[in-house]
Amino acid sequence: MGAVDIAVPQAPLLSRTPMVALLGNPNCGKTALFNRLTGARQKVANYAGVTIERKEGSFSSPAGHGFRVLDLPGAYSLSAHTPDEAITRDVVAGLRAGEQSPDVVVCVVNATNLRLNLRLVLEIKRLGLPMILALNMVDVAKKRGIEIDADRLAQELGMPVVETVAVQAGGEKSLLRALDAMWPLHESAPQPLAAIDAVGVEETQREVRRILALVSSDARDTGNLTEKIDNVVLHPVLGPVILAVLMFLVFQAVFSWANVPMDMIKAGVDGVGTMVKGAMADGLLRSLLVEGILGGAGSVLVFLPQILILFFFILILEDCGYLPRAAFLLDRLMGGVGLSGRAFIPLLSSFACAIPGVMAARTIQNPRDRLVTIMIAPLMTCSARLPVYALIIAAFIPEREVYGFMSLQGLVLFVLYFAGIASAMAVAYVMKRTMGANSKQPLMLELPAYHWPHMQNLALGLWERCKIFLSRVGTIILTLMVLLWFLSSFPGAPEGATHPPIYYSLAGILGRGLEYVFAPIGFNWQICIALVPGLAAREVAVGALGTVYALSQSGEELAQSLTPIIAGSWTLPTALSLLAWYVFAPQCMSTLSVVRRETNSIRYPLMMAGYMFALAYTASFLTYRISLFLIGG
Ligand SMILES: Nc1nc2c(ncn2[C@@H]2O[C@H](COP(=O)(O)OP(=O)(O)OP(=O)(O)O)[C@@H](O)[C@H]2O)c(=O)[nH]1
Ligand SMILES: [Mg+2]
Repeated sequence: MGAVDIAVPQAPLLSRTPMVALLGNPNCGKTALFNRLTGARQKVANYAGVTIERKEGSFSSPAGHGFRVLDLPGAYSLSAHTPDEAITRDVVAGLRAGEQSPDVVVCVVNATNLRLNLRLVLEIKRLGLPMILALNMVDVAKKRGIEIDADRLAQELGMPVVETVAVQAGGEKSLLRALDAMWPLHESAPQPLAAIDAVGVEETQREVRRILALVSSDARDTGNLTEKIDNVVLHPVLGPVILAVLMFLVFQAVFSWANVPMDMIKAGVDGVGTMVKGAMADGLLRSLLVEGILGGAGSVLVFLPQILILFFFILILEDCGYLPRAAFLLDRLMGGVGLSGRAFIPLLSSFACAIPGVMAARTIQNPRDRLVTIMIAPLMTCSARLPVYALIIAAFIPEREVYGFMSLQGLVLFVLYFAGIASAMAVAYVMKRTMGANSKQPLMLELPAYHWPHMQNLALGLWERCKIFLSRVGTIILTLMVLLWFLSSFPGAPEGATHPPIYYSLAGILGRGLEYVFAPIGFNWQICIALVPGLAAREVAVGALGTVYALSQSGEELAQSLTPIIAGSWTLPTALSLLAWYVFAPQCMSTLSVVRRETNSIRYPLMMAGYMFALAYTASFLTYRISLFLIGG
């Protein structure tokens, strides 16, 4: 650690728990450090703009002092250009209403890229808050032969400098010691932010060069491997081909790897169902357990392996550093519809769920670009659609190979994802046109060095996904299933009924009413029932179909899994029409409410719901009618 004498200010001692803010350029390891300090599990990935909100945690130092700590979005400078950078600026400069400015700023820098990172350090230093510089990623720097004289750097900057490795156990120790060395802390307030003019920038730049010349040796090897990989991956012809092949392989894997674990879960759920049926007398409670809970929530649970496989690939791509490259490759394509390559990462996040996608649009500088990106994010195929797609595909698309190596089911899934992307691009094009054209801005994105995915990140990421999925199944899906079971079971069938009791139930009446609206696109009343709870969350539709069909089965038939039932009772045009519906329909309340929050207006979520319903109905109508015409009912 580089020690320096810091003049102790004559301010009163701090009486509250001190707040430490982690600040630095994007992708320098702030969140990794935050997680290491606090034991939290915030998302860490190898591209700029992962963190988009302030996150708070706490820890105590070896000397027993308690600290609060803030993880902030990365920023290149304090003159914010994007909404996420603005959060960072406002927090450190004490501009947020009702929030104290931090008592200590830990400026995290990427030791392999001091030239870029030091600018921000100098800028923050002008705020005059107590500061520590954390030279992070020294492990990578050492491997590359970059040597930094930490003592000298501390002298030049007038602040303690510590070396950290945020991804290694114990890699935060030196920072903790430095914090203890600062104890006791005093009250401090930041200097007002001064607007920096061109002269200021020039001066800062000169200062950076001067310091660099004093403290760092030239690197022997500056990420040679990264360059070599990029020559292939960013190649104008090879690049896009590699991207397409990668995407394609992912969807193939989702189907071909998932079979065995899915069968196991299915067998487990069926086994429990048979057991309950055997152990209990026929009655309401048994029906609730078997048809409501196992038939409903159980049929969603089966899709866990597919979701995990999809995320396995997404997490690897995120962590190794490939994502910003893909953004570059697609920049031209996206430019064609008036979007910038910046929109790529928010849109890609939407494959997990539109909500983080909509929020990640904060990293987009141009307000119109940001709005268009938000509006099309829900057209990206979120993971909640996967169970719906997978169910219908498994029921209607035969499990065979095309050209000897592609699974037909995987291919159909790929087409569905592609349909989402293509329509998003078309919508973006139209919106850009109607909002008035504006000039396209060049894409400026930092390309991080590649590294192997950290197994721990990967495992944690998958575990988080697993938890999210299971808790959805256990909470919202389960609740809706019980509600739906209730609505589908009462009032019972009248005297001399010719249909199963559900036909006469409240849900049945609702479904039959909706059928008037949806019959033109091929939906029967059972599907119509499932669409309603499916509005809350898409996967619920699968569970709802599970419950509805379980209740539609007569007598003592053994609980059959959903796939063969729908294969037997729907026509292919109906199945295709439902797939088309799910590509477009805005079946997710939470997304709409996040859009409302992010755009600060009710207008945009309404517009979104409107255009998506219109698209969904039209697409399903065309799909249904055309396939009826071509293949018959
Ligand atoms: N080898 C090595 N990798 C690191 C270290 N610290 C972080 N990383 C990796 O660097 C990448 C970025 O880490 P994050 O913690 O997400 O960076 P961040 O500063 O929070 O990024 P933003 O939220 O985008 O501003 C991840 O892939 C981490 O695994 C380190 O000390 N050594
Ligand atoms: Mg972060």
